[in-house]
Amino acid sequence: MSKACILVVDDRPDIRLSASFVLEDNGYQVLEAESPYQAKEIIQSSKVDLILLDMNYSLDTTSGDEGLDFLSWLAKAAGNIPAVAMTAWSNVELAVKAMQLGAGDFIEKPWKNQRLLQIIEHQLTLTGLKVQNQKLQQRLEPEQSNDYVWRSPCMQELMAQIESVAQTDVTILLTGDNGTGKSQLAKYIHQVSKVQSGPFISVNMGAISENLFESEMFGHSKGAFTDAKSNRIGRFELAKDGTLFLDEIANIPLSQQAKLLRVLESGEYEVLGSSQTQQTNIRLVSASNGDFGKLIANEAFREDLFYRLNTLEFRVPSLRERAQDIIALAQHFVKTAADKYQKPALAISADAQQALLEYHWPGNIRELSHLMERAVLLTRHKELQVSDLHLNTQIATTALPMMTLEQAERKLIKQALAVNDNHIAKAAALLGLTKSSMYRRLEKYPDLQS
Ligand SMILES: Nc1ncnc2c1ncn2[C@@H]1O[C@H](COP(=O)(O)OP(=O)(O)OP(=O)(O)O)[C@@H](O)[C@H]1O
Repeated sequence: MSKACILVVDDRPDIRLSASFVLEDNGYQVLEAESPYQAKEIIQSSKVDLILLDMNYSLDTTSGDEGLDFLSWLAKAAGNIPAVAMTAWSNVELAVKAMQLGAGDFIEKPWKNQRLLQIIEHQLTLTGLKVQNQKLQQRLEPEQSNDYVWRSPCMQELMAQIESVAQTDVTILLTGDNGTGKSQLAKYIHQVSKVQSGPFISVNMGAISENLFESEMFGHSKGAFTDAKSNRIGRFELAKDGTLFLDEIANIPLSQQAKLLRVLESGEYEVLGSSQTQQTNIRLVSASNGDFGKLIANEAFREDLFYRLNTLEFRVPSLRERAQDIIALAQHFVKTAADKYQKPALAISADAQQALLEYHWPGNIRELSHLMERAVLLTRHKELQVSDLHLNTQIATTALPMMTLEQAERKLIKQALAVNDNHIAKAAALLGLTKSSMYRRLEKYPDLQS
């Protein structure tokens, strides 16, 4: 761990020197400033963990106003850095004022070294705990177990590609229809990445209002704007040493895209209300079901931002394209739901499996998971039946399940004949065929002619 850095702010060189001696002797790194002005410059350019602050800077002044002004500034500019006020031994009133303005503690001059070290250590521990606590509170998403299921050849290929790059810190964009599992895949990428022990922070970009964007992403300090009643840690900071997942990235308002681009390009950002520049340290994964080609052509999405996000782009196939995953996923969801509702293990009957395979899954895996959960809850059978699935057959009949062209042709001819009371000319017209080509096809399927 790097040593904590203490900034000693005092106009008297002898005080700075004696503080430096004792602090450096005890393993701290020390920076010195002879005025609040110089201290501000140092804070804006260097990483400071604690400030030891003299309250008076002009000869013969004891009001402490300069120190108090500095504390007000600090609360806004870098409220996360603790300050310890140095006061004359008799000036309790000033110590109280300093603490009201955000100083964590105070020490009377001349100090006892042991006492000084104790206060500093206490303040550093307290600040570390505060930040940790805030991070935990803001990590609203409960951790989920990541049972990621795949079997189909197209998913096997995708997963092999993902695994080959997951250990790098390359930026990944996941595209695909709603409910195909982009968010789940982002979590999976995190779990097999080299930052797996760090946090996984997911942000739904479509749910952040335009005026709160910066505060959400970069954080704000108390008083940065009217409603900023306390410090807030931004998502970039929360995701430090881990993965930041930006879901629905295409929904980010144009006005905010430049701000995100700047961070991605420079790796730097500022907490709202602070002028201190922060460095990002995250692995970025984003996802969208948007059509970036169209969005860029319509000037709704910046092309330069798109190229920053899609260093590697993976399209997650829809469930229709990965029929071999349907039963494996359905069984996984049945087991998960049975465990959740403490029901005995349930199999899926052959007929029900066939119905699942024939359905067209407009809502993809999300629809499958809801459907299986509902079936587990409501079934009275020992094995799930087609009737337990409540498939939306009205929509299903208007879309075709996967089958060979010959099977589809046979099915359509059968349907056309059925709705036209076996009148061949009318059925041919319905299918856009001439009567003779209809007869030619019927020769292939003699059983349909009865
Ligand atoms: N391969 C998988 N194995 C197991 N469960 C999955 C898999 N893929 C997705 N799921 C589950 O399906 C549901 C939908 O997945 P997810 O939210 O990741 O989709 P999405 O593509 O991000 O959706 P949207 O575009 O609407 O945000 C979730 O409950 C998720 O846990």
